[in-house]
Amino acid sequence: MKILLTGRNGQVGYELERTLQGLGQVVALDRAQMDLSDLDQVRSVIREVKPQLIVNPAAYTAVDLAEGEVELAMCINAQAPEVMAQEAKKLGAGMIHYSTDYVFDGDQAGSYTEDDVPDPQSVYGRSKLAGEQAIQAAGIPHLILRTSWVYGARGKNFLLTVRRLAQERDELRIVADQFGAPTWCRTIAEATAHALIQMQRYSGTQKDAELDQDVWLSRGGLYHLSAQGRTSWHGLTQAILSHPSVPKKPRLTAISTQDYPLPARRPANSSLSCERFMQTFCGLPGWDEALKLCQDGM
Ligand SMILES: NC(=O)C1=CN([C@@H]2O[C@H](COP(=O)(O)OP(=O)(O)OC[C@H]3O[C@@H](n4cnc5c(N)ncnc54)[C@H](OP(=O)(O)O)[C@@H]3O)[C@@H](O)[C@H]2O)C=CC1
Ligand SMILES: Cc1cn([C@H]2C[C@H](O)[C@@H](COP(=O)(O)OP(=O)(O)O[C@H]3O[C@@H](C)C(=O)[C@@H](O)[C@H]3O)O2)c(=O)[nH]c1=O
Repeated sequence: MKILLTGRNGQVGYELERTLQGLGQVVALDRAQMDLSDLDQVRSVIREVKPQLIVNPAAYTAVDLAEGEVELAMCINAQAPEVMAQEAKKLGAGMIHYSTDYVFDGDQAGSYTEDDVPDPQSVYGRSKLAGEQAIQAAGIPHLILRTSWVYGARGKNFLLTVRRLAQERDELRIVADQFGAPTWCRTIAEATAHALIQMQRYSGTQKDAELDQDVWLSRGGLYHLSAQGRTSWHGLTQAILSHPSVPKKPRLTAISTQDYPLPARRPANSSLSCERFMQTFCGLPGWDEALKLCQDGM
């Protein structure tokens, strides 16, 4: 199967380029090769590559900047996935796309299921929801995987920010009233590969080279995919600092969201119920267990 992968230098894209090897012929592209803010280029690259599956982790992920760059965020997160889905439809191809816990308002007490109604509170969240809806509307075989609080050993993320700030400051002041599940980018890539393998197993045809439209249309759809359990950004910081690889441990102070004003509103609780994913595809690790594994390698 020929797989077109976007965002190869992003956290999830970097891991996917490695985990998808062996599952198909991976054509991994960066921003210079396919710029998602240039819809004509997106169209022409897909027509040239002719993939059977498009895997799209590329996104505009700067949550606060998006508040002032609405058009660009909408183009990259909604219009580009829409073009990908339209082109996939013409090719008879499928799509794996990633979305976010920030599609929810965060006011619910328990974890959110795929059946809960999204109500994004930020431009980023609205743009990601619009991307989901465009793919669903195209009627192509797809998996939309909503994840949360992604971190890893490279790129820009909360783990690396905290590890840097810990060396620069004597005190870290971190919000303790926003809850979610920190998810290692490697977990997302490995779970995606498992899902793809399972899709091929569900197919009776044994033809790994092809995408079984019937299987994808019946088993595909929207799934929540995050690490298990939940914590606050403060709890996550505590766990990061307690790892032996962090040489200097600053004082850690719990603050509230209003003590840390930012342009974009974040959900107070965006933990995702992943039962549907785990029942259909594979298990998912606890957030603290995965964080330890990630930091063991740092
Ligand atoms: N990060 C997080 O905390 C979360 C992320 N998600 C979702 O998961 C997916 C993967 O996120 P993650 O890997 O963390 O994101 P990153 O921010 O690490 O990577 C985003 C990737 O998108 C690429 N990109 C950005 N703009 C463009 C553009 N105009 N054209 C082409 N490529 C572009 C970046 O390219 P370049 O390297 O050149 O900048 C980068 O490779 C996204 O859909 C995101 O919305 C969901 C929940 C949480
Ligand atoms: C650096 C810092 C952040 N914070 C708070 C601000 C914010 O509420 C929270 C998280 O900060 P960040 O801005 O790093 O994270 P944020 O950009 O909100 O992360 C989000 O990114 C997008 C892409 C997603 O899809 C989400 O799932 C989520 O991971 O931590 C502090 O309280 N103190 C600090 O010193």
